[in-house]
Amino acid sequence: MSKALVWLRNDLRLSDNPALVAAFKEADDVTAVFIFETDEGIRAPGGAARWWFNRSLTDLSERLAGIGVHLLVEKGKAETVLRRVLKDIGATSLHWNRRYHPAERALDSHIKERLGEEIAVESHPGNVLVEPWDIATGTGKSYSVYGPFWKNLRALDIAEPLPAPKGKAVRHKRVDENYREPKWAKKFAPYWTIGEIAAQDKLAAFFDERLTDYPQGRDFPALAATSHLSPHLRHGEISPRQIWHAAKAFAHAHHAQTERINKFLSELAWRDFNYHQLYHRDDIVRVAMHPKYEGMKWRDAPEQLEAWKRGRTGIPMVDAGMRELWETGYMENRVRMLTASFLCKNLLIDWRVGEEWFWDCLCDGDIANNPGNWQWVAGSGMDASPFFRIFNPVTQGERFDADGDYVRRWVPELSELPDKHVQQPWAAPKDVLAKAGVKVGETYPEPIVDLKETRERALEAAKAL
Ligand SMILES: Cc1cc2nc3c(=O)[nH]c(=O)nc-3n(C[C@H](O)[C@H](O)[C@H](O)COP(=O)(O)OP(=O)(O)OC[C@H]3O[C@@H](n4cnc5c(N)ncnc54)[C@H](O)[C@@H]3O)c2cc1C
Repeated sequence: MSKALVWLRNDLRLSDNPALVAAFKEADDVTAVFIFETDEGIRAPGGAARWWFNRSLTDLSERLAGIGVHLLVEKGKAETVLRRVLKDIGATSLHWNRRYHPAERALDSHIKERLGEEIAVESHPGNVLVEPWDIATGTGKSYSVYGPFWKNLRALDIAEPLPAPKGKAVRHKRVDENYREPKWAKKFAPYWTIGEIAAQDKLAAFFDERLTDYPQGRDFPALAATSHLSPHLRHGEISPRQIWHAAKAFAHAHHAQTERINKFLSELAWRDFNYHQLYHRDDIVRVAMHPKYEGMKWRDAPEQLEAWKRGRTGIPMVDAGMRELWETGYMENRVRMLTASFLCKNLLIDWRVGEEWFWDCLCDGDIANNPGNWQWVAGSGMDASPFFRIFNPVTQGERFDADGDYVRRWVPELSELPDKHVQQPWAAPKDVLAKAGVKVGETYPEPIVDLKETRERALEAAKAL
């Protein structure tokens, strides 16, 4: 009887899983393994993602058992674990879906070379729409501008998703759930339903219920008008190819929605653009894509950093976003932009510090999207927002949360303030504050910085580069 092992990483699904399909084609008996890797250079998932992984692996192990596959969840150095598992089960082949961070690629190549001397090792494309080397400019270079990348990508034939393999069910063995997750993540539970079926349901519900508002609504955080698929994508409970083809099919059946679907897909394509950068540049988690930004004189301001992390900056939109993140493991995109801008421009704290915090707190903390977007905000990314574009969180709030619903939801101590004052309580008349029960400096912090002055300081710092 031939036996194969599938090494799952960021692809916790049965459908459109090329590695799983290949293993089924080749072997009579398939086992899957997930490893919490301790190899040097491999970025360990953040706390929120570990919380998600534990639940997603439990769901997956049941689903895999339904098609005859046992899932093993291990911790250790990947090569050591793989060697042991391969030997224990007597497998003669190993399959995985590819990943793109430089350290991940180096480790995977090393393992392929070493284990390839003894068994068949095969990698597959499963985590992006187009692999980073399969899309290039007219002169054969990698893309540094999003517009032409999207123009090229949208015209490509994206491979059709693969159906889940079929097999005879085996008895489900519970996976060990004790992979360390932080206590603070437990409060995320009411906000999420985890797993492959939940991801597919969420996609369908998004098309039916929210797509119509998506192009405008996505900027208004109180509306929560986006798909919220990002944590599912991050863990591979759904593949980008599945989303792509489902969206195309929906547009085909509902012509009037075509433009909105295209807007949605153009956002999805930013994910591929970031993976393109992850593959083609130096480690984007650590290195500014535009080298001149390595010379930026960042400040060390631990108290201000702490205020930012805890949502105690005294700037309501920033605090609302940071508290939403802490409470749910998620933050709306516009608020991510303005909280990130506040950190690396108004506070002039290195974007890498903010990236780390998001990495730990976001259920969707993604190896390409998180640093890619932080670098976009900080001006050092490819096709980034220029450094001199400094979001003003007050005017952003007045524009995108005009009636203060978002602020009121996450900063309840301001909930009684009238709309007009909710974005800048420090400027509200005394009687208005008193009536709303707000004492600036007591019930809610004074702003930790002057937005205008710190804006000028940031511009000066950028000029010096
Ligand atoms: C500072 C900062 C950090 C971020 N960190 C992450 C992260 O760690 N993981 C992550 O998935 N996204 C990140 N984003 C991008 C974006 O905010 C989220 O993808 C989006 O808010 C997820 O919500 P959604 O699934 O409802 O998005 P939708 O609008 O429904 O979009 C669908 C999918 O498209 C992709 N997408 C949408 N916008 C972007 C974008 N700007 N860049 C890349 N892909 C995008 C995501 O995969 C998303 O799930 C970050 C943005 C900023 C400004």
